[in-house]
Amino acid sequence: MASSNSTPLSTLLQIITDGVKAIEVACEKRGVRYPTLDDPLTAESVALQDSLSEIALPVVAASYQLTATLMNPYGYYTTHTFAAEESVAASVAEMAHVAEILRDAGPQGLHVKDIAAYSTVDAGKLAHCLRFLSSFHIFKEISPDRFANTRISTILDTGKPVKEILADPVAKYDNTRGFAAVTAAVADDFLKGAAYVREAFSDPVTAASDAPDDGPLQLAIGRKDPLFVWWEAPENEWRLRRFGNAMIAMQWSAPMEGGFDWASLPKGSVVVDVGGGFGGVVTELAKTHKHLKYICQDRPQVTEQGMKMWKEQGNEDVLNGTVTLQGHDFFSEQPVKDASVFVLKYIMHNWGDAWCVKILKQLRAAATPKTQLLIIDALIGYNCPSDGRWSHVPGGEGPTAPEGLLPNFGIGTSDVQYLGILLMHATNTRERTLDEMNKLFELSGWKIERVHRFPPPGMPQIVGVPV
Ligand SMILES: C[S@@+](CC[C@H](N)C(=O)[O-])C[C@H]1O[C@@H](n2cnc3c(N)ncnc32)[C@H](O)[C@@H]1O
Repeated sequence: MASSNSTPLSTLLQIITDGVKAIEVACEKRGVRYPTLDDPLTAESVALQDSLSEIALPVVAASYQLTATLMNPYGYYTTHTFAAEESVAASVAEMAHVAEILRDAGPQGLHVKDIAAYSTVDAGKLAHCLRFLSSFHIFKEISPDRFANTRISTILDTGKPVKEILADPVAKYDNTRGFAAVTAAVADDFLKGAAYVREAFSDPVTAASDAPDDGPLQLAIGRKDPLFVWWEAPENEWRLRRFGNAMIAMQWSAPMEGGFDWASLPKGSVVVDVGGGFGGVVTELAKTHKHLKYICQDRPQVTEQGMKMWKEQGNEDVLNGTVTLQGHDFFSEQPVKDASVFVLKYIMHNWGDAWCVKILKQLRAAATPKTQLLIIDALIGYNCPSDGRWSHVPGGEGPTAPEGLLPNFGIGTSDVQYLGILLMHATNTRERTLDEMNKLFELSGWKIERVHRFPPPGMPQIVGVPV
């Protein structure tokens, strides 16, 4: 509680103190310790953080606001203006397999010369990248030029022996948590487009376009192919494979349980994941909800790669037909006419409005009166107090931060905001507000019925029904 003579700084501090106390009390009650930046990244410790994330959120927002207030404004601004360098440094660490090398080295770490010996990356350049990342708690410098992993840097670890990676670098991301794949794809594929944003946004022909072949990325790669077509060029097979693996990693950001009620669907109901990639979502759902049938649709090249992967892994649900992977272009007629649910996860945000409406109209034409549409995508909240415009829809209004903080919790929800900007130079699109998403529903014969929200970084589920 803030006292009557509180200042803006002390108000922020109070939010931090109250939140940290509440977290410590919760941990004490459960007989656990909140993880430090040196603790290993275990499923249990991440689950603990997730379970306390609602309490942590205002603390995160207040800490960052305190930083913004206390830091020299030029220094603060420069840090953000140069933020792409964090991607660059992480990408260098990833291409040098640093997280895997340091896993084997243990807590005493390794000298950068010994780390660099495994790749072509120069030791001097690598040292500066790792030192820079260590300023953000991604790796730590334990003595001059000697580095070790932190809890955060182990996210980059594919879990594979370094020898195995060196023997087949293209397979590095297969069957992994995929964060190394995300890091590589961001710096390698997406930042290429970033360099051409100014050209694309100033040319009168492309400035207002959201066409998939008209964006900054096309200027960067020197061809008119949309991102997904570019990835399918024979020379880019490894990029497509890397992105497929990266999408598996992104499952962490989209909880499938605790929102949409899968258990209540009648036995034998058909769930179709449209643009489902390798089938990460449906294979996960199939483990818990055995009474449903699952179809994952994607471009044939993608489903073929996915099928191969699941068969190699001996995935039971794929082998016994509970899960089917089906080549299908979502701009053409939807072949499944009895779907209970059409899921579109991370699809709408890749396409401009006219393309989204085409996709949704195909699903509407194939829908039964009981079919539900489940869109999983970020919803960008306005960063001002809500005027209650979505209060008539369950879950329509997102949570608002306590007074004195940024209404959208600032950095606490920044991952989706970064993604929204990344899309501008990757796919020539952006994330949407609920108003913008609603426009797509209205133009394609669907109506938003409810929104399931999760604490960050969980993506919301927007549920629609046919009009
Ligand atoms: C951002 S990924 C999302 C994948 C998956 N839904 C997930 O969340 O893991 C977008 C997917 O859309 C697929 N896609 C792109 N164009 C498509 C098309 N015309 N028809 C079907 N799928 C397409 C891509 O191949 C890719 O797998």
